[in-house]
Amino acid sequence: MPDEFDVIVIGGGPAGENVADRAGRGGLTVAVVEGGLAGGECSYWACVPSKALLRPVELAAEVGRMPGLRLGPIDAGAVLARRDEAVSHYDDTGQVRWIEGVPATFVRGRGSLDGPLRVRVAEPGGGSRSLTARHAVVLATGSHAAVPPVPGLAEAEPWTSHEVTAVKAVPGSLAVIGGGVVACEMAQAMHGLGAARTTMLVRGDRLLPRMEPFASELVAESFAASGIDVRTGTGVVRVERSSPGGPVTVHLSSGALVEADELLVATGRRPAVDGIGLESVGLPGDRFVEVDDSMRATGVDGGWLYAVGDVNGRDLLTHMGKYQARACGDVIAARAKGEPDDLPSMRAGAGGYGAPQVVFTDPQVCAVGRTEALARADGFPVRAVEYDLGAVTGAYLLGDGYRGRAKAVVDTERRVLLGVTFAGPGAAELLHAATIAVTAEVPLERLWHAVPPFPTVSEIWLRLLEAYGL
Ligand SMILES: Cc1cc2nc3c(=O)[nH]c(=O)nc-3n(C[C@H](O)[C@H](O)[C@H](O)COP(=O)(O)OP(=O)(O)OC[C@H]3O[C@@H](n4cnc5c(N)ncnc54)[C@H](O)[C@@H]3O)c2cc1C
Ligand SMILES: NC(=O)c1ccc[n+]([C@@H]2O[C@H](COP(=O)([O-])OP(=O)(O)OC[C@H]3O[C@@H](n4cnc5c(N)ncnc54)[C@H](O)[C@@H]3O)[C@@H](O)[C@H]2O)c1
Repeated sequence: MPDEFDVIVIGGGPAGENVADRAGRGGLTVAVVEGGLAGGECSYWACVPSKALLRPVELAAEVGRMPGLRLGPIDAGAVLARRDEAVSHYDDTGQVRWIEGVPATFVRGRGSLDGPLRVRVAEPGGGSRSLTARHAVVLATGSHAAVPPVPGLAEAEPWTSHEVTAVKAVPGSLAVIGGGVVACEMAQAMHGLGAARTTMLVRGDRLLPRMEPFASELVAESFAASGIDVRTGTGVVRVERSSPGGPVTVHLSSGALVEADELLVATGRRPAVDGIGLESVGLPGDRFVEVDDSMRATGVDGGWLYAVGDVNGRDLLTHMGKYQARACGDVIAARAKGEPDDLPSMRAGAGGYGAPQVVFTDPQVCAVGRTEALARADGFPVRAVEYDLGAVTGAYLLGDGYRGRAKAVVDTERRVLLGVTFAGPGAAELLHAATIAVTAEVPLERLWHAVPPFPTVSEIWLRLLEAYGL
């Protein structure tokens, strides 16, 4: 195996894989250094297993809304077995084959920067080797769960996203610290699969604080109706697990106690930068790696270092990391060949609009662009309109008691959408139309001619435009 490549990518998650793909298409030789499993967190401990665990819970809720259908209890064992299949039984052979098919060279081991354009790889067997990049090194090392410094918390061995997505036996009771995306998705999955007593300890005043308030309310309503105990305005002051494998006691700011078989911490992420040698190239070693829109790290002499995906802290989402990676791979290839490096596809600026995101709870919450509050804070001239999603015929036909809502945030001067949010069962597939409308800045008068078929939930588009006055 050669020791010199045009490009070396550290981290073979979705972002790293896509850099390799695009740089390889650009005619460059690429090495991908991966210390864990090729495919990254997303494939084994994040997106894929979490959705495999949520889907049966969502489906059961849908069946419950349809008169004439009745579902027995969910067989959690069968769901976990399917999750294991979805994560390829934690075997990355297929992903390694994909990387090698790019073609790129797969190097198993932990990579660290060792000065400009040099990467040291600590191999699993204990050996190490040095690789040199002719043109670029790309950091794609992802992120880890952040565990806050609450007394006793680390010692109580809480679950993070890693353990909950890889759960072997669903606990009878679960306490969850956090009210963000991981907390909501995994609380609902575990509760639906058998964690009868699931308690969410939310520091803020609502779930999903980055979403429109109505979406938080709908999710909270659904959680309450299913029996999940959501406690907002609740701080955690101390945690203890007196015997290994025994229950965890969580001491709350109110003085109350919550006891549970397991405790999940879902309070955000920190960049995976420990030991990757950022200091050797003059960068701080304790924070997200700052990049420009071509994903080039700022403040590195010679401009040979790039960072894509979670590690740059821009938008911690797989699709956004892959989007950044496509731009990054293309721009590296162009710069290596002395070709124009400023084509629009070589700048990953879409996050600036507000990245599209789906929260896969029941109801689903999906949003793109700015919330009304953010649009106002950013100084846009704003008018927002809302509509009851359940009042659309297509939604009514999906089941009894369909509860949902949609909101469009409009720039009143340019008459384009700044943001759109849908909350409702199965709303996820509505989002891409909104992403196109927001990203392409389609004027409302043009959107009027995008006629939604009857009877689909997409008729919400017509209702929102009518609510605006068209
Ligand atoms: C529970 C959960 C559910 C999620 N669900 C979704 C979802 O539904 N949709 C969505 O878009 N996003 C979701 N996300 C976010 C998504 O998982 C991340 O945005 C995505 O995985 C980031 O991709 P990445 O390639 O940057 O990093 P990762 O997927 O973390 O991959 C990084 C890779 O780098 C490797 N690595 C790290 N350091 C080194 C080193 N020094 N040397 C060699 N290799 C190294 C790691 O082993 C890993 O394989 C979810 C996250 C969580 C926690
Ligand atoms: N479906 C999806 O797209 C999906 C699913 C899961 C995760 N993700 C991504 O992964 C990332 C991480 O998700 P997450 O839920 O861990 O983070 P998050 O930022 O969405 O939520 C973190 C929550 O923890 C709370 N919190 C922070 N510090 C705390 C503390 N010390 N004590 C108590 N509460 C505290 C915050 O107020 C917030 O409610 C997100 O950026 C998310 O976009 C995406």
